[in-house]
Amino acid sequence: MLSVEGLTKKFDSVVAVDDVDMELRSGEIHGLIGPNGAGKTTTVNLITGELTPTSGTIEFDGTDLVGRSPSAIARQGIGRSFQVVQYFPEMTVREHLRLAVRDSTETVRSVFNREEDYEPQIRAVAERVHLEDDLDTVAKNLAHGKKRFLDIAMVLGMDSRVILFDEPAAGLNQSETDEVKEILESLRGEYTVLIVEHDVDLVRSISDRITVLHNGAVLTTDTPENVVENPQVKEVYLGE
Ligand SMILES: Nc1ncnc2c1ncn2[C@@H]1O[C@H](COP(=O)(O)OP(=O)(O)OP(=O)(O)O)[C@@H](O)[C@H]1O
Repeated sequence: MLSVEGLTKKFDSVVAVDDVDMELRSGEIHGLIGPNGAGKTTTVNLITGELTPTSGTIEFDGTDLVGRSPSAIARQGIGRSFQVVQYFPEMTVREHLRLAVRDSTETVRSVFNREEDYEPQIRAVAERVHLEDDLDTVAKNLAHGKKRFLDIAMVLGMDSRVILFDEPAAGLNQSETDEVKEILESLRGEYTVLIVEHDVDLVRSISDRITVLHNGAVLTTDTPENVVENPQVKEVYLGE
């Protein structure tokens, strides 16, 4: 459903992403791992249109995404979360979710709809990320883990079909990480998910397949079991 071929991004002499082929199959959870500087975030930024590839193609349901703006790509149904959670400190969880839910509908009518019309959607998304009791809490007062859940909720609210998560467990404690894992697992089949994550145990436990990047290039794409047994992967990544 989403495939990149020959994807390359150069920053002057640095080849951040080097001839990457990767396919996200419909409904799968796909892990993207690799040592620091391997090109993971650059790959995500190329898919979402924040960066333009030096060469290569990015095809989503038969359409080439290269050259489209980030907002056009988001409208096509590709959502993302960021490494550093983005939120409005003084806005409540409900207000955040209202923005997310509203963005996806984009009709003139939706602008004039009453606020209450969004409540069922807001509540459904909040329940999904365990924030149903925090709808009236302003974002700055949420615990760090819950800020991360809010970030995930914003992407879900936007009704994307593909979601790219950039380090969804960054800075979380073990119980928060377990909650993120549960939330991500609940997306399997319903969304196509790419997860960039340093927590290899988390990626292993929830991914259907994993792509390992090293120096911008694909080392392997395989099942979690095979990836962790791959000697090259052990050498460049797991054994570091
Ligand atoms: N805007 C930029 N200008 C110059 N070089 C860049 C830029 N962005 C990334 N790079 C370089 O490209 C390479 C890949 O970076 P990238 O952030 O994609 O790696 P990563 O796998 O996401 O790393 P990390 O795990 O540390 O987040 C690195 O060598 C990085 O220094």
